[in-house]
Amino acid sequence: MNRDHNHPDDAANNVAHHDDDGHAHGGGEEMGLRIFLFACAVAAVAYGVSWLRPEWSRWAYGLGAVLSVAPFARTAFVKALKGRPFSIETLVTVAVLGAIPIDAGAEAVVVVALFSLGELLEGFAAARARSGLSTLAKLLPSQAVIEVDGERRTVDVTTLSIGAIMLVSAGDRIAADGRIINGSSALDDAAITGESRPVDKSVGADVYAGSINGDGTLKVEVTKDASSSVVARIGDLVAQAQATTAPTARFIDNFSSWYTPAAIILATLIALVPPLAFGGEWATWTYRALTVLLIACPCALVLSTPAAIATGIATAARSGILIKSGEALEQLAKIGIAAFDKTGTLTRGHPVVTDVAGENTLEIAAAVETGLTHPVAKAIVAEAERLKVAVPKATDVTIKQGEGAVGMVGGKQVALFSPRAAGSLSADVAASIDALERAGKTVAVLLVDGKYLGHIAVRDEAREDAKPAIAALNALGIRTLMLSGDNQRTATAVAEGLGMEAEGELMPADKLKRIEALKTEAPVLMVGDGVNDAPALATATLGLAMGGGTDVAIETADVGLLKDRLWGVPDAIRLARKTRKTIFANIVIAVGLKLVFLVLAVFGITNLWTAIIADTGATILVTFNALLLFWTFQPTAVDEGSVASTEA
Ligand SMILES: Nc1ncnc2c1ncn2[C@@H]1O[C@H](COP(=O)(O)OP(=O)(O)OP(=O)(O)O)[C@@H](O)[C@H]1O
Ligand SMILES: [Zn+2]
Repeated sequence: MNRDHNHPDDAANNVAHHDDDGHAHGGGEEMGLRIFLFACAVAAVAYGVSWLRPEWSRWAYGLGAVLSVAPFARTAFVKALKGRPFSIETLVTVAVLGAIPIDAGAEAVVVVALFSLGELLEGFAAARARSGLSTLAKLLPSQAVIEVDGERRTVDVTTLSIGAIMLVSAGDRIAADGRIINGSSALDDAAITGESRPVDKSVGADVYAGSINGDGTLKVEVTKDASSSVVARIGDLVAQAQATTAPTARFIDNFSSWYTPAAIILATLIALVPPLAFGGEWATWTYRALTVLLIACPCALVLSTPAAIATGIATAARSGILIKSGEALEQLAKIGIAAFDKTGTLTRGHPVVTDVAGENTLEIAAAVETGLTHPVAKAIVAEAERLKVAVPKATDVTIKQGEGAVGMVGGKQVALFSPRAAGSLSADVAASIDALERAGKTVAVLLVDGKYLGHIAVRDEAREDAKPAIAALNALGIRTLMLSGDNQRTATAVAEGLGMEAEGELMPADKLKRIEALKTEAPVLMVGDGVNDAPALATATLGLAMGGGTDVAIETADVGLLKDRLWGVPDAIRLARKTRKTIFANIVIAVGLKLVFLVLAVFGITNLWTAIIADTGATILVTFNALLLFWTFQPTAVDEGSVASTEA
């Protein structure tokens, strides 16, 4: 396995070992098992000796406690040297050694055995987390078959260079991003785009590392080296995101930095005050103080948020949603308004000409639009090509942002403008344009030397899943709004069909102003295709870029969809809210258990054993609760062609 692809694994390791103030078991599971067995053996011997020779029991238990706690005392010492004096190991060591003089050695021996069992279980939970989160890292084969001078050769993927020819047999995983140069097959890209159905691909199509080849045999020319393939980059981004701290986690880290010292002071007071001031029993109050000390470990709390955030980010990635930071995930849960760009986001972005009015309108319009990238321009040029009309040459073409384009054709000034920018038109023309716009079409007016010559209407179909995805967002209580540069009537017509509000006639700068204004009402999610709307995505509380894994979309926005599907928007918010609930539940578990046992300890109702069980139990519960997210979250399943939603 290429080292570059191991980041998701590292991130999972972070989840498991994040607990700086908690139980970090550096030695791994095997070490944990050995320490546990050692503690059990020591306890058994101590109990055996005491049973055979009751007069030796004090010594047996005392010695046993010292022996079995030794590995943890060592860890405590190492951590203290690293500037972390209040680790759980410190607390356990102090509690166990403190138990010996007050004749609680028998219990102390059991406490160490239970503690090491807890560590072992925690290690197991963490290992489950790792195997759940590292799926991305497992996607890439370590070897590839290439063709050199007509000969097949099996090579390590790290040695694959751009331009190499890979041979991919049926059922193989593709080793590097590339382009098909021979053969065709159905490819399962589920791992990269979350797309559940195999996609038919043939010569010229791009294939991605990690995809599974169907029945066909392919020859693929490598276009990216293994470490910069889409899947490797996704892995890197996910790992980076998991390594970020979310606001809640920062808060808890601050909290625990004074919580543990405070608990130690409390324990000291419990040990000293009642005996000194009220004539309490030294042994009783020391015992209670030691119990409080064990309960003082904040490990479960420290782990509560990062475990949920990291799992949430990994779960999102599995569903084709890239969430760039813990902060973005937390904010996503609070979104109140979702604003969408129209062209290319809610619509497919490939409008087609539906109506043409006036003599030679198409030819002259196509002359000005040739070479322009605006979707309207492309539609007009495509229509001229389709009808094979003779398109004259245009010179001096300039684009008027948000209005249209002008140029010189045959010595005349030709302008193709939106109706709003075109100035006053005759009542007849205005009425027919009005009707086209109400039907959701975008109209371009052709002016020659400033006079109306004709107009062209284009229509951009809404994406298949736009309507149900918007409905799902509305059902989540989110206000949905279209922000468009297009005519208000056109925007309204399209938006009404989708069940959302529309604001049209917005120049790019107006869009930013609108987003700023909306932000004063509620956190705003801006959804765009990542192409011309980077400023809008950056201005909103959160920017979400659609796109089939385009570089721009993946690298810039706070959230990027790998699948070019609007369903990703409600799915991302649903997942973020679920993650927030998990965080909340984790904090309640961690704090609640500690509080209950703290009170019980002060009143002497609980003992050292239950205190240690409560501590490790809380840590394990919190880890598994976070993992539940990964096991239970289902992205909305959508059938190709017909749109069937499972849940909102
Ligand atoms: N090259 C062009 N040819 C014809 N009309 C154009 C051209 N460029 C812009 N327009 C007109 O100006 C309007 C606004 O353009 P702008 O690029 O700001 O918005 P848009 O990207 O089309 O729409 P949206 O904001 O909904 O994605 C378009 O709806 C269209 O009517
Ligand atoms: Zn703990």
